[in-house]
Amino acid sequence: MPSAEKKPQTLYDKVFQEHVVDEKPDGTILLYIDRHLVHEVTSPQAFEGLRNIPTAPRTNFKDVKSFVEEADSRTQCMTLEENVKAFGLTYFGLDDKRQGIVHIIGPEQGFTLPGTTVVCGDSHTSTHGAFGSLAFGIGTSEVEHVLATQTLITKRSKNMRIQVDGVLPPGVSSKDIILHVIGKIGTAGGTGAVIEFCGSAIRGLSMEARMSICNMSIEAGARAGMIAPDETTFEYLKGRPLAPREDSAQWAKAVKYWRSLKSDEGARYDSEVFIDTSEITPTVTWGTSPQDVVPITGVVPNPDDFQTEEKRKSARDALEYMGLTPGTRMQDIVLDKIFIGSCTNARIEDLRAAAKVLEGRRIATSLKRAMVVPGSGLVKTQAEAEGLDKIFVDAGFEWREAGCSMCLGMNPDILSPKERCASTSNRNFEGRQGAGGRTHLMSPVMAAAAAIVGRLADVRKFARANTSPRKASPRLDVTPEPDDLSSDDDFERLMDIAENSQLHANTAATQAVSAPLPKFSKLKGVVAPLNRSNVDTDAIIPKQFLKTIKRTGLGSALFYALRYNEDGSEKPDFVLNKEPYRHAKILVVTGPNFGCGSSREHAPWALLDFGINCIIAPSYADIFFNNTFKNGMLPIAIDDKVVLERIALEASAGNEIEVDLINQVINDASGNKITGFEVEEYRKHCLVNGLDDIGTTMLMEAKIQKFEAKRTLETPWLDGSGYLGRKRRNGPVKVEAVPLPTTNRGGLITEPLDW
Ligand SMILES: CC(C)[C@@](O)(CC(=O)O)C(=O)O
Ligand code: SF4
Repeated sequence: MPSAEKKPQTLYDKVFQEHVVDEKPDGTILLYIDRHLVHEVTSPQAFEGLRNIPTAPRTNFKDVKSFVEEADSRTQCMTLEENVKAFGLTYFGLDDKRQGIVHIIGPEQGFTLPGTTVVCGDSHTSTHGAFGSLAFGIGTSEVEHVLATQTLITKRSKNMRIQVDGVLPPGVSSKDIILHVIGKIGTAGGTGAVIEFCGSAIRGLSMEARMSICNMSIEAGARAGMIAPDETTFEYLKGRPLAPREDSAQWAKAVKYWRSLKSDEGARYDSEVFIDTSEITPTVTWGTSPQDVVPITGVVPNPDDFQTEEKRKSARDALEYMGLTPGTRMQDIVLDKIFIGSCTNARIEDLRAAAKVLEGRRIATSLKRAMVVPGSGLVKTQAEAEGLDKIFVDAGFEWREAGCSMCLGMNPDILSPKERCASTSNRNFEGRQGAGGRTHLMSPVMAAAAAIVGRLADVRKFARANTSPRKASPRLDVTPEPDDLSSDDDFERLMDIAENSQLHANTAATQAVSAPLPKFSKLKGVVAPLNRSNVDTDAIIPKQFLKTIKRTGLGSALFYALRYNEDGSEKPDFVLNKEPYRHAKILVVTGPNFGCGSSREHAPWALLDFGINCIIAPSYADIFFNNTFKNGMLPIAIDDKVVLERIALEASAGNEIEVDLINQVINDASGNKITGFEVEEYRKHCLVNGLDDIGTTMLMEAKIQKFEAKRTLETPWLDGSGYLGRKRRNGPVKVEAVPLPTTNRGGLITEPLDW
């Protein structure tokens, strides 16, 4: 609640400060995590790690033994199911109507609340910042850390403000705002920072539209995106199953607190960007990075027009991959497939907007496939109740079950090589939607317009009504349960439960022991040069290798698309296929922003399994940077071009170099110093001593419990005071679907969670 600090604070400062459990003199912070979402791709490996952590006997963990004995060969979905049952977590399985993409169902269920810290082993956790929560993606090792300790070790981020003022022009939606922003600041523009989106244009957006913006903060390189909660936020939260009940004392208390969650007058930002909506037009991407944007009225850019050689090279590579020629009108680019979906744009409002454009029209016969994939089962049900599915199907779209689908192509929904897709997703990386596939990112209405003509198209030519997002959010109506807590008496009951500590069994271990990492002090070896910028984690390890529930064995798939031909033979020109680089221990990357995109920790695991323990690059994406340390690897940031060139020269000559972490220097093979380098004190300490920080954090158990007790007193709604009554009585969570009643009031209806 009100912080002791007097100086003006940003929204981020406020939420962050409220969650500090411990702060070391070097700025290393133990941050309390309120909300943790888990899904099947990045988290099974973390549960696996948990098995190594001795746990004191407690109700929540009593099934661990049976869990440990389970076979390793289960599929990810089965593994997740077993894990959530064993650990007593709420689970929306495949047979549950509420199942869907975590970033859609979290807000939908009211799990995401203002002022909370929210994490998930998924980069688009930034979505939840639309509620004024501090929400960010983490790697699998950090998932394990949160599961074991309910905290994370982190540092303060920088504050960045992006103010968007004005009224949205016709045909322009929140997706265009965020694509425009990323085009302006670049995919590393937000690195190290939390972006606060503000201004009259943002205020005027619905929660769905705000979520689309915060969702793609990660594509701008930011740790998180945030929007101050306001009446639109509170209105959206009313009646959500996991939000405090509107008629409870806790709701009033919560709203009072939530209203304080805005940046103070005079708060300081490390960087600021001002945008007027009149500069934003319907926007599409032309290249293989979300920053490669152009107005739909524009043409494919000429690489020669870019300012630096590094950017010219990236643009040339991108155009070659995309099969595009400079000067081609964007509206002349012919498409094969259309995908409306993903955690960016698969909410009810997105589907309504796209359906409005498509109503009474047919998609181009030249298209091979067009599909709509709702973000959750509830979105699907709602859309069907409104007849949107019929509009899509009549137009020639496939109407699918909820999921990530062709955003990532881990299921059969993929692009074939050279196929071109208009997609409402968030990543146009090489191979993202299928090996060799070509992705153009855009808003749902732009994808709908493109479907009609079979080429990239300007939705303004098809406008029937204002397709920009409005302020209305669908309501979730919740039938009150007799068990619900709604009075202050009930609140007392809650406090009793909290005090006898059954509620907070999060800080599990009494013995702080966990698997040690190999110690890193000095590393001498061959260094492989990689001359690329914005190397994304999809490139480091593509989706088809994410189905493993293990952390090992990924080395042969490292840089798969760059390293192998379609028939599986090696590409002789790729550096890791040449001697002596087959035995490289170090990677030197000349371009910035290494490891951007997905949070998949499979990226460092693949590098490590190949034999690479150290990376040297001008800069890194935040999540990847964290992930490497958690695996005992050392990422070194050197943005001095001359020094980097020098290391790249040693690499090209096939010489070894020596990375001396203790003395923080890099030497050539003869021991002559090339450069010094920076590394955070705490991280160095962990690497040198081979410390896994879960063990370290567990030593703080008493402090974490004290923090939790205070938190329960000050923000009791976070413990579920609006719905807690069901929890104890019904025992462990059931995973069966709850049948959904339908409504004629145009609102989503769901049952309260079955605790
Ligand atoms: C792999 C998948 C679950 C992921 O959502 C992970 C991520 O973005 O962190 C992705 O889009 O790549
Ligand atoms: S796979 Fe796509 S839709 Fe799913 S969470 Fe990742 S970015 Fe979002």
